[in-house]
Amino acid sequence: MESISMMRSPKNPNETFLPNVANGIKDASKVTIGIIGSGDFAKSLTIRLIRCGYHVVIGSRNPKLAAELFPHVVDVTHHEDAVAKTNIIFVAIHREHYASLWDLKHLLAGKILVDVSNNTRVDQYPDSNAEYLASLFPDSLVVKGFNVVSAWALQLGPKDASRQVYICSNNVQARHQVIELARQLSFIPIDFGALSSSREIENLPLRLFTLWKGPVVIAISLATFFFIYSFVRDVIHPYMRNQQSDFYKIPIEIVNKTLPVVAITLLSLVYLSGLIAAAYQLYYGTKYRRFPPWLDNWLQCRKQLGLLSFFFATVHVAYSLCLPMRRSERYLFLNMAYQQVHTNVENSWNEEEVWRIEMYISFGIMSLGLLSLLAVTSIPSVNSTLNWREFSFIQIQKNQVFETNTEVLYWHSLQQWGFTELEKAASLARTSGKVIDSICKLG
Ligand SMILES: NC(=O)C1=CN([C@@H]2O[C@H](COP(=O)(O)OP(=O)(O)OC[C@H]3O[C@@H](n4cnc5c(N)ncnc54)[C@H](OP(=O)(O)O)[C@@H]3O)[C@@H](O)[C@H]2O)C=CC1
Ligand SMILES: [Cu+2]
Repeated sequence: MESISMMRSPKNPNETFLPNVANGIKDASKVTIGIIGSGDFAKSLTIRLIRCGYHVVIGSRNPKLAAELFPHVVDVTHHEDAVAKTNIIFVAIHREHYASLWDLKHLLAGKILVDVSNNTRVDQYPDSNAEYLASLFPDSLVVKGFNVVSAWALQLGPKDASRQVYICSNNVQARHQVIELARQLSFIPIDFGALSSSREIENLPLRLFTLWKGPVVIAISLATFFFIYSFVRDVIHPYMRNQQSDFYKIPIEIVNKTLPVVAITLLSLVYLSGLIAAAYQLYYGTKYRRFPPWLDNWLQCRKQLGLLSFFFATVHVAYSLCLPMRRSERYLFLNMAYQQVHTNVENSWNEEEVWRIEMYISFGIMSLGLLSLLAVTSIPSVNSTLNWREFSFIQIQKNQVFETNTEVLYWHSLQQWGFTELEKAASLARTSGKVIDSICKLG
């Protein structure tokens, strides 16, 4: 096995370690990568490296035991031996054990140490793990990276998991070497600059749908509120007043009344944030003033609000399509027919009602179509196929589409509720929104 250990140890930290073909790892089969630790991450990374043609040497406290866990082509040895054989070393142990490598300090001098560690909490320590490693080994070139990929994703290969890895280091050469290595392993490396970014990189895997939290909470709160409201209005109230039992309405009718209102409210929230931002800029007479944090956060999660609105609208369509399937609907229909015969009405056609319902349904379908258009253009792969001009065109048109969409969906959902008061209030709100909007356009 020809390994990099045959190469002299670099004295100058700016020297390139890998068989350098113009700043890159071109012939992986000649390169040995070291890994300290024999845990899950080390195992998965080894498999990925071997598949890409690298030689791997593992440094373990107990090489005999660890060797059983690795393919036979892998060199599993003591820490000192492993470190001596390579110039790029992945430190695949937890932060608490970094200090145990202290004795290797002289061997690690001038070598690239890749810190892959994660924490269990955001900003768990005053310094990032990578900065801590760099403070322990000031003569080594510490690079942060690969912490956002799980051991599981490493093993699966590039097809099924996220491919982006964030890399930073104070040493430009070392950073570029690791970036090139990431590329060779079929990842998409993203250069995060100096090691001070490592804190941000370490916090990335701990973020759980940050932008989704607010919109989801809003959606759930709205859904709960409107569900309870229509439950009281359409089930409890008739029951208390006329002892009429309409509890059968709970699973479909009440839910289906809640869905479009939540959809329209979420969509209005998307639009409203832009209006408030414009009003804010008008008020201060400048666009260079920072928005307050709450507005900034609101603007940032517009896409999530829009997508949730799309979700509620789609589910509403599915529910609506199922309405005529219900047994209750059939009974009501038959009863109505009987009543009609009873009262001797030959034709109960109501022109106005017919038109109203036709229009409402048409509006509903149209608004869903518009919403899907917005949802599709928000997909990154679709967005990235657009050039700058197309992108800005869509951005401008999007506002118009949002406006039309909100309007259309609004009328459609009103049909579900029949609120006259709400209608008045909302039309007032929309008028004032339009006034602000036209002032903005003038500005
Ligand atoms: N697992 C994952 O999905 C991911 C893990 N990471 C990071 O990779 C690193 C390793 O994680 P993982 O492989 O899951 O952890 P494991 O607990 O599976 O393995 C850690 C390894 O550290 C070594 N070790 C344990 N105790 C000590 C000690 N006292 N002194 C020195 N070495 C010790 C052991 O190797 P040996 O016995 O051979 O010395 C052990 O195999 C962590 O920093 C983690 O945050 C990052 C992204 C994803
Ligand atoms: Cu509807």
